[in-house]
Amino acid sequence: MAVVLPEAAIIVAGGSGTRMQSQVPKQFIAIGGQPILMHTIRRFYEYNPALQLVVVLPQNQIAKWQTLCFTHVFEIKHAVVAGGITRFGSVKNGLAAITAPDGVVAVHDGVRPFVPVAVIREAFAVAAEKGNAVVAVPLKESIRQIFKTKNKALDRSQYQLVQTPQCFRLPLLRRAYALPEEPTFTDDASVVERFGQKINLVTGSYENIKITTPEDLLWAEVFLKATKTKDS
Ligand SMILES: Nc1ccn([C@@H]2O[C@H](COP(=O)(O)OP(=O)(O)OP(=O)(O)O)[C@@H](O)[C@H]2O)c(=O)n1
Ligand SMILES: C[C@](O)(CO)[C@H](O)COP(=O)(O)O
Repeated sequence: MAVVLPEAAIIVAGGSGTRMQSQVPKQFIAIGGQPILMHTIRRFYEYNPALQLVVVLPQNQIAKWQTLCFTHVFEIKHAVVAGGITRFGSVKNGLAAITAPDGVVAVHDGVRPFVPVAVIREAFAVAAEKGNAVVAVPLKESIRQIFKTKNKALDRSQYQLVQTPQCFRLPLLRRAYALPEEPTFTDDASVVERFGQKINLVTGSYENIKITTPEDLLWAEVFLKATKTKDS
């Protein structure tokens, strides 16, 4: 009989959202009437209501988040921990809040609210089997390498765009995050790869955008409306 591993998710929302240039912290901006972060958390709850959820926020936003949860009657159970200066620091703090000795943990950007549940499911399943699973999509546009004064076309079939969730067996992620931080650590896959593990890619989704700049919000509103119409 297959052993069912405990599952957890660290939703990182501890960034400063500088590219969004908004007064309201990016993760709290409402789309479809609710903060982005609530949409994101709901996707993971839909995947597995028993999942241990850890949300990472800047220390000075935690009280505001608690108020938002009260106002929006947001009742999905989750722990909240304070973030670090970098994403690496935030993930590390989130990881420290997970007490299970083993299991599978997903790390997901709080500002990717449209991750399909099927993608979450596939990432957890592959990580349970192989130790890690990182969601990525093929490039839809041409790419060029930039040099000081020149640039040249690259073969885009050799590249993929990396998304989250990025899922790992807990002991592996804990050992990888004990490494000293490096500037090249832009995500969890880069940390685990530095630790010496081969990364397994699973197919992501073009819907799974990271809300980063103001026009992403327009897309998000349209996407939510379109999916609501489809469902009703
Ligand atoms: N110190 C940090 C930096 C980033 N993140 C999180 O990592 C995810 C991806 O980062 P990004 O979208 O780039 O967010 P910001 O760092 O907030 O944005 P920017 O780079 O524009 O300032 C986000 O959910 C962000 O909140 C985090 O938890 N802690
Ligand atoms: C983790 C990530 O979303 C994968 O694409 C990405 O690396 C975050 O990068 P950012 O520079 O913090 O936006």
